[in-house]
Amino acid sequence: MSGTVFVITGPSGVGKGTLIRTLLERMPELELAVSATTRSPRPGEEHGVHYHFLDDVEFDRRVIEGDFVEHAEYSGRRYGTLRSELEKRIAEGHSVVLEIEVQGARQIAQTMPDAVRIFIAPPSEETLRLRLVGRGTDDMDQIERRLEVAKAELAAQDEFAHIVHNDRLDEAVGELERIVRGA
Ligand SMILES: Nc1nc2c(ncn2[C@@H]2O[C@H](COP(=O)(O)OP(=O)(O)O)[C@@H](O)[C@H]2O)c(=O)[nH]1
Ligand SMILES: Nc1ncnc2c1ncn2[C@@H]1O[C@H](COP(=O)(O)OP(=O)(O)O)[C@@H](O)[C@H]1O
Repeated sequence: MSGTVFVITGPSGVGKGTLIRTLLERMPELELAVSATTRSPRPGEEHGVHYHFLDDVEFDRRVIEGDFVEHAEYSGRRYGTLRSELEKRIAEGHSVVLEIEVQGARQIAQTMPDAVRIFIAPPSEETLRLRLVGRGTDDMDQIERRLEVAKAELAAQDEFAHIVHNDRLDEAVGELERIVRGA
């Protein structure tokens, strides 16, 4: 499994971050690539740990220099995976997890056809809303925008070889771990 890229996608609030945190605790050989974004840090988020927080000018410069393996706009902000984040981890013998939205996952399917692509699905759209509200990190306007994007993302789930339903957290983590260990 060494050197495998795992793409984990699915709508905002479905539980990607929560599932990945538990997966990484169970499988220390896996590492999460730290993405770049132009959105502002939330309270408690640190530069270089949760994201590389870049302004638009810097993000553009790095796009032009070919520093991203994929990048996309999401809810008015830009997000991307830096090539350096992947290369250094793979050179160290790790497998790498990318937590990205659907447009980025499609780009990876084109450029890295061996990447294992996994879609995390919610029990319902209403559950997504409740999870986003319950998480308390986004205002109502941001939550509505994310739910709007989620409709298109949910419609794309059949593009993915693996779909994990995140209803009961322990079951979903178990399913995700089975897929990753089996890759
Ligand atoms: N394409 C792409 N999407 C990303 C990247 N990093 C994060 N995202 C996605 O961008 C969306 C918004 O992320 P964020 O603002 O952190 O909100 P959250 O995922 O709801 O906590 C989510 O769907 C993330 O999975 C990246 O490097 N590339
Ligand atoms: N299976 C689950 N059951 C109930 N709540 C969940 C479950 N998975 C995640 N959550 C909660 O839903 C919210 C969104 O999860 P998060 O991991 O931040 O989603 P994402 O990274 O996909 O945006 C968090 O408050 C998290 O604790």
